[in-house]
Amino acid sequence: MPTTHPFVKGQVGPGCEKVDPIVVADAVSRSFGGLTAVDVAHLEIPRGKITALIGPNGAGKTTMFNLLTGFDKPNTGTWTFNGRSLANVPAFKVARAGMVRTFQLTKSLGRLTVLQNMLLGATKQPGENVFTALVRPLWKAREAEITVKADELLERFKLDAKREDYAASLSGGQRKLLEMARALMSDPELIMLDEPMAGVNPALTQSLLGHIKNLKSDGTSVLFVEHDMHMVMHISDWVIVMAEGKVVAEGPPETVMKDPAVIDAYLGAHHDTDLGDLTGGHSIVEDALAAAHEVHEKSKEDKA
Ligand SMILES: Nc1ncnc2c1ncn2[C@@H]1O[C@H](COP(=O)(O)OP(=O)(O)OP(=O)(O)O)[C@@H](O)[C@H]1O
Repeated sequence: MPTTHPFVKGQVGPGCEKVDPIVVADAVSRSFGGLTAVDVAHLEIPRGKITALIGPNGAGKTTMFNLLTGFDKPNTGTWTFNGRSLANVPAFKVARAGMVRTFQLTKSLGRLTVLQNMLLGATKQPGENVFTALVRPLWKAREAEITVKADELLERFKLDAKREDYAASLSGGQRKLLEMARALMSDPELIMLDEPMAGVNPALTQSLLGHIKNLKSDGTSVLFVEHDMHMVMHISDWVIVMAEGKVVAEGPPETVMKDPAVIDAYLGAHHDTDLGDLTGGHSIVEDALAAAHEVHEKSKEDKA
């Protein structure tokens, strides 16, 4: 593993300082009863890059997402976004500040049309300011503005033909596109994608990957949680690995996948498994990760 990297100040390793971080988190912890879901000493997310957050089931990835975006409250910890403290700031203010996460399309949102879903993604809605809400020309103008923006995004994500359809009628891949398009309604500087590839068929995979790469070319920072290791290898500039609530490894994808801490985290109890020659490539690790992914998918099916 290299000891230095262009994004990093000093040495590469768990919690390392970045040259230009967009998020800096310190001593963030969250427990549920006796279980410590997140216990992150220090974490920095690089600006303008695509960063993957990976780790086995229950590692604390979703909880970390929820904390950073104001959907959950930590027991301890502080963090900044663009140098501004966002700890304990509610989710809608976090979104206004420019940090937005996608959500799986819930049943209730499925009963809204694609366009209505998009309009919900806009920050500074017409009704949010009492003065604007009371003055019809003002909110009419704002509504027209956000509808134009929604239509532009729907066209870009090739969902314009579905504009008036119920979101529930979309395929898994189209829902993922809608989740991403909706998040872009508020012009985020950092977009956080929750398993963007889950349930996406191969036909839409390339298109989704293309959209994520385009976000980066447009200057948006991307952080995504994903179990699909091919995707992680293919598009990430940087990979952060969590296990049991902590950051156990981080680095560029090609080196992180060979990191013994990562293999340990994924293989867990199966330490007696023959890992073969790790220096020869990462295929064995990928197999292990693929197996972990299958277990994850199976546990999701069982829960459903
Ligand atoms: N609301 C909650 N109440 C109780 N326990 C919770 C809650 N949310 C998460 N947990 C627990 O915290 C731990 C971390 O969960 P989290 O969902 O953050 O993991 P994850 O890395 O996102 O996992 P996965 O990849 O399976 O989605 C797990 O043990 C989980 O059961």
